[in-house]
Amino acid sequence: MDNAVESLAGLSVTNGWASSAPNLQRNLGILSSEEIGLAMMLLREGQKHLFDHWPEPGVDDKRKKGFFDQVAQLNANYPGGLASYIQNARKLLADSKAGKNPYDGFTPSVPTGEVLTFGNDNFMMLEEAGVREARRAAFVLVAGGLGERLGYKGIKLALPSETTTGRCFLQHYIESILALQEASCRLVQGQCEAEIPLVIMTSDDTHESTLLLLESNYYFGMKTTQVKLIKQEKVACLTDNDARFALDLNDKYKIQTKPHGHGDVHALLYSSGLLNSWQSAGLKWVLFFQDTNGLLFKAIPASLGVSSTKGYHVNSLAVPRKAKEAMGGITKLTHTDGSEIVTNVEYNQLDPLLRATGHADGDVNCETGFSPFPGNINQLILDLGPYIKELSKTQGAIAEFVNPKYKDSTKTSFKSSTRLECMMQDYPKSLPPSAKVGFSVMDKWLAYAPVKNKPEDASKVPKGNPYHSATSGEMAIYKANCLILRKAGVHIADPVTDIFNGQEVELWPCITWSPKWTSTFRDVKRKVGECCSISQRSSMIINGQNIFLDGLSLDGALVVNANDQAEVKVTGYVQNKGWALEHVDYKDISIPEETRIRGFKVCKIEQLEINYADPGKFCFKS
Ligand SMILES: O=c1ccn([C@@H]2O[C@H](COP(=O)(O)OP(=O)(O)O[C@H]3O[C@H](CO)[C@H](O)[C@H](O)[C@H]3O)[C@@H](O)[C@H]2O)c(=O)[nH]1
Repeated sequence: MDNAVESLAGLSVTNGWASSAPNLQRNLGILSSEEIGLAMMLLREGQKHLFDHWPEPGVDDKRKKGFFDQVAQLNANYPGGLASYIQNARKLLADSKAGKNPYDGFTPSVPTGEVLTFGNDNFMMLEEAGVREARRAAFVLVAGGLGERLGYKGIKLALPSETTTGRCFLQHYIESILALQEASCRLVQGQCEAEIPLVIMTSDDTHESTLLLLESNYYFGMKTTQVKLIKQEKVACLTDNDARFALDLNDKYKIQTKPHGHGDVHALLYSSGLLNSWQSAGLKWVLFFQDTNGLLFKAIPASLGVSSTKGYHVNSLAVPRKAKEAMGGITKLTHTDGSEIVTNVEYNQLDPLLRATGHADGDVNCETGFSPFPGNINQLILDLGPYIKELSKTQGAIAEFVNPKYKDSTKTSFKSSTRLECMMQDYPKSLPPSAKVGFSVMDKWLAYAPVKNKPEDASKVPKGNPYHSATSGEMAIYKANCLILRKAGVHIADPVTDIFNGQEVELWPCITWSPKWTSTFRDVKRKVGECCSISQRSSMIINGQNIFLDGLSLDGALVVNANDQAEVKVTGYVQNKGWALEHVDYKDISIPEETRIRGFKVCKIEQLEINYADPGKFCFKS
């Protein structure tokens, strides 16, 4: 209650300040001094309509108090309080009504960044540098989004990233962080007891389910003390250009609220005190990532290596972007005053910005078949020191925007209430020109395959553009694993194409491995020997740290499970009926939702499964 609440000193509640809201005025006697302070602020900020329906004292008094509880919470959750929120909203709504371009005065151009080529010497050098640094990193997963475009009923973190093992996104992320932690400690000489912290930003929509998922799976092997959940709160909805708050349609003592966006993560990290505690513990890097990208950890070691070797304060991961693809473009913006920034321009703003600055065709592909602007995958790596310095100035407040859907061209009323929003990737926008801001571009097959779109929408994506569906997200994992093994010398048959839920995809052998098998390409090369081959209809799960493939020829399904102390060499010819993908329709509600949204289920017809539960050195020859 320290901001935006009027001091009552010298003010009498009978002096008429509430006369513009007679129904509130009649109820002043039931309110505490704190509540009166909030009421004054609301009237001063043009919100008297909130009290128009208030009955006489004695009627609904509890609910009136409840109203102020919510106002107090909304006030405390926004940097500068509700008065700042309303003032910011009025300004942004006026700009929006006037059709003001948020990038007025800026000319966009294509920036240059680090372009990485998977598997070459530079890539492997960067991966090693990144793994070395990982023990000084903290990971922050933003997972407060409802995932409306996917339409899945549960939280997205609980969705299987792929169905051969059923490993869900959260399990995959946690195991990948633990694998990096171990690999990092192995690289440095002497004692290393690093425990990489993981923070998960949740919201009311995802908090309970995320906690339940963690608790019912023993935090997927992570220490409970390593994981922290921070919950973002929603912000007040606005009904008109004067930023008057919307009341909840079902409860007139409640202000309608909606999510404020992933940009909240900065303010929450700042206010949680975690950043300072990480700094005191000697950490150097903060890595932000999103809820459904099964490939991401293949790109993390090398990109952290870029941050450390280049000394970047901010490093955004990017992949080649198809024009109009729903990912922001990394853009160099040059102001008329000569200043420059390299930042994300969100996908809905890139096209108008380009058109307004002399590119008549807007957001289109160039001769490479891709947009010239690299696509932001919202994986940011920040240097903790400069990050804390910047946040102590801003308290983590991030530039906001508003996106009202107007009823008509007069732009005076909205189709439904709107609110201010903010994005985590806008953090660099407020940095001084001296900040070292860069980005790293990787192959899309290696780094980016999110699960965002429901089948019916994915099937309508223009040919050649990515589906970003549960189907494509899973297929991308098999493809990436195959391409990595190919690069390491394994002979892998070409994929076939198939159609699931109306989406044509490449079907590669279904190969997966637990994150502890390998964190880097050098490690893959070390674990894959001569003359291995895998046929197109094959599936393979490698589940263990010290499993080596040497002279293996696979035509069917193979599962290898080995304890960390078991060193297992797998060789010889394995052939069986294997596993098949059976088509299912997303409309068939007799099938579990997480299966039908990908359009297939795995039928495990026949497989060879070998298990090593004891320590020792083993060779399996089929
Ligand atoms: O209030 C929110 C909204 C979203 N999220 C989380 O933020 C992440 C991203 O949300 P969306 O998937 O809805 O994001 P968009 O697809 O709209 O876009 C974002 O991700 C894209 C890449 O996936 C591009 O990088 C784009 O520039 C960036 O804004 C998810 O993990 C989501 O759970 C929150 O934590 N809180």
